[in-house]
Amino acid sequence: MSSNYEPLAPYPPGTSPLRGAMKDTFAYSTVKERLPVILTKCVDTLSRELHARTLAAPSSPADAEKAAEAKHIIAEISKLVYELQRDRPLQPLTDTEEDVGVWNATLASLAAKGPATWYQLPWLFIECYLYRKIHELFILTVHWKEYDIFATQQKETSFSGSVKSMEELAKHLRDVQTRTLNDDEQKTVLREFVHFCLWGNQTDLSLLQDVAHADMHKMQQTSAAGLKQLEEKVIVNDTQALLQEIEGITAGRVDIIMDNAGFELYSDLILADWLVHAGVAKLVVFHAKRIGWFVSDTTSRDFHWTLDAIQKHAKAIGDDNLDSRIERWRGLLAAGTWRLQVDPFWTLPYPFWQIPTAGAELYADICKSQLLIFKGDLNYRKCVYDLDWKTTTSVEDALGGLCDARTPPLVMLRTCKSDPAVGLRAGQAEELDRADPKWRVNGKWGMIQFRPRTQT
Ligand SMILES: O=P(O)(O)OC[C@@]1(O)O[C@H](CO)[C@@H](O)[C@@H]1O
Repeated sequence: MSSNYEPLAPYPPGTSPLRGAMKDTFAYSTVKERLPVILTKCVDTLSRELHARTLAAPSSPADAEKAAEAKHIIAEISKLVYELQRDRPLQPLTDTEEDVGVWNATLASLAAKGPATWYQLPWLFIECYLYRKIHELFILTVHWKEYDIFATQQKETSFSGSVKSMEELAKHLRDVQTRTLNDDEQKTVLREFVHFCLWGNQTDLSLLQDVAHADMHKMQQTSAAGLKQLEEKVIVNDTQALLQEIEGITAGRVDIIMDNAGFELYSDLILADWLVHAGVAKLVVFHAKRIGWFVSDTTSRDFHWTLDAIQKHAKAIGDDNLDSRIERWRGLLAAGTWRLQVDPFWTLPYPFWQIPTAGAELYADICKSQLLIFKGDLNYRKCVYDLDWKTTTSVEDALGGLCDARTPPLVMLRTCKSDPAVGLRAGQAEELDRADPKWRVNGKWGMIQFRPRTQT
């Protein structure tokens, strides 16, 4: 990581970052309602750990220390809730991880421009900071360093809600891989897997705090008929252009900048499997998060945990197809056809406009790719810098520094779960407002937004 701390990229004239203080935005309801709920759930999780088995009545000095550390973290998270709700200033980080300098320099440069509080600072910054701060509370301990507060209570328990969908998609993949398909059929199948991958982004645990895991299957798309019904919900649909781009790739490299673990990760793996099977990719690079991020984002631990959990489930119910699918995926990883990569840049405060500069090493690497697939809403926000864009802004303008001539073709697959939306035609946002006033944020609408390589 560069030790030159860049300030955040300047905002283009006429735009400003979304902030919690903007009352009619999703940013406001997130800061006011959703973030305190997420933090409170962390406190619950840790309290449960504390009252379980050995920690309730510690019988060794190590357990006593572990219990004391958990109490300290609980107190610190409760303090965060208090400060957030009272719109207090954010405090610099105090741990010694390599990225601390970037966080503190960014916070200092924002503080130099105005009040550095939870509602006044850019929403993107404070929300990312929150997850980095939670990480800090754990790594500053002796006994909880490796603990992922979101893993057991949320990512892992929600897994059971998705297994039925996973079985169905695995059957579908087997069916299309064992048939001889003509060109049109190949195209249809690719199209389906891209759309499954898009709608896989609906099951995001930071938004579904109240959804019973048993209800998750109902939300997950696993059939072509289901996809057809959703076609009209794809408000920017560059599928044709994307498929054309993919058709031009043979034995190339595709990068997936992943979002959520669980069913979304599974839908990414299904697409990646098809790309390898169809001869498009001889290398698929999966980019995971370094730390627990936005509740359900995929870490490398989640990635491996998911493969293990699916295989365990497949064996338990005697689903040989699903079992052998996981074996195939392990084989692809072992052979280096699939690569799991973790770069610290993805969990820094920078928007993706700054990958070419602040993430120069990462950028040099992803420029070897023939296609970048950015999954999910947060990646979308980072791609377009979470600014209050007019919806008719061109994708090129909104991608800013990512429209560098060296940047590979890229696609953003996202169900809409936050305010920013660009690349809409004139009048489209107004039509959507009439059809569904919550279209920007309720996850019922999707975007497949493609940008080819910049022509020089
Ligand atoms: O990236 P994802 O998982 O699709 O969505 C992340 C999300 O739930 O969290 C943020 C608000 O907390 C929003 O960007 C979005 O709604």
